[in-house]
Amino acid sequence: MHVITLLVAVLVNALLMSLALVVSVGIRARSGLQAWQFMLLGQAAGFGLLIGATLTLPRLLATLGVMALSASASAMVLTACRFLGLPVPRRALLAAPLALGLVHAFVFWHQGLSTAVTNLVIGVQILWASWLLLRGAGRLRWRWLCGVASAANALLILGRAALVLGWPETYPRFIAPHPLNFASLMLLNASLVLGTMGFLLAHRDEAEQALVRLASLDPLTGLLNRREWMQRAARALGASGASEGDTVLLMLDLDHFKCINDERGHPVGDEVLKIAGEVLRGELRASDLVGRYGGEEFCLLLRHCEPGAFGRLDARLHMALTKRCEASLGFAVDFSAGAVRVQPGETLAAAIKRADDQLYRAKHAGRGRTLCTDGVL
Ligand SMILES: Nc1nc2c(ncn2[C@@H]2O[C@H](COP(=O)(O)OP(=O)(O)OP(=O)(O)O)[C@@H](O)[C@H]2O)c(=O)[nH]1
Repeated sequence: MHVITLLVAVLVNALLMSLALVVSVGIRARSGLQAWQFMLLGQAAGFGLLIGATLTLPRLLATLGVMALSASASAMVLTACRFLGLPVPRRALLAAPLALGLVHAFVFWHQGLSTAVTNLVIGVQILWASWLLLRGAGRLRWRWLCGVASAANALLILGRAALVLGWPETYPRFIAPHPLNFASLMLLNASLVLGTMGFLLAHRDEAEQALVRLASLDPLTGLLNRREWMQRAARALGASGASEGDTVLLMLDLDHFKCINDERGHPVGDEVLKIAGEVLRGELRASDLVGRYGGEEFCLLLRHCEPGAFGRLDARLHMALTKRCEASLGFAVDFSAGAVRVQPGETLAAAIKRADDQLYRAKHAGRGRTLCTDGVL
């Protein structure tokens, strides 16, 4: 078989997959899949230029070709960073193809050296992407799929560099019918297909997580929405919390919130709600459940909450909300709350009803306070 035929097959494959990505998922700017699409187009452009270099302007086209392949390897690292939420090392990603282009143009007429440098740089770039993907991959199928495919690809490319450097007489040219060239191009083709499948899986996982977030979180405060909080709280009480008698349920309502909206505007009211969400998230433990019950009312299920601890937490919440609102908005906001210790065997609805009664009393007692049933403090 002719190596050029394989090169054309890889090129066409990369172009078709790139087109299929646009048609099937559309490409959002700055998404991981968009970076992967750049990587596919880079492969196609790189191989197209390398084929062109066998026909005319060898130095120029081959140099542009290896730059495109290196840029494509940078796009592979970028894809990994985007899907994994890692910071993007922009400078290194840009520097690699530019530096490779310069060196390649300089040593072009030295066949062995130009092949070695090209394969070393691109091999290391792809190895970098696979390391990012495989590091801590855990049970994520897509990371294994993409990571193993690119690692195998990188090792073959680095193998070619080692061969050229160590045993130059055994390796003729990139387009010569050498077993390593066939193996590496076939593996590259497989890794492009597997990578595309893997990143499509990642994209689907991302979309699924976004849906779960949308269905369970309150968009304004980022806290659990009422439905999700009720489900999790009921599950927590059913599991153990209530039977141990150390779970406190707190219903909390911001004071005079209607006045804030009326006098300062709805956006300021929204800001107050966001600050309240941040305060609650910041002051509570990870094991506590915090939700936005509705409007300006919040619900908290505090696990393993000893009597002394609740008093201190409540004081911290009042203080933190007041201070944060004063610092950010220039006026203080306080809340009224009702707290009950959930009784063994008590349902969530019954506990909420009792806490709401306490909250009602707190509002009527002058607001800005937390009233509790016996045993909470
Ligand atoms: N800005 C904003 N306001 C909201 C939101 N949800 C509910 N509200 C407003 O919250 C206000 C609640 O008013 P009330 O129930 O009278 O409560 P309040 O003014 O805090 O009075 P007290 O609770 O008795 O102190 C209403 O004006 C709602 O329109 C929201 O998401 N953003």
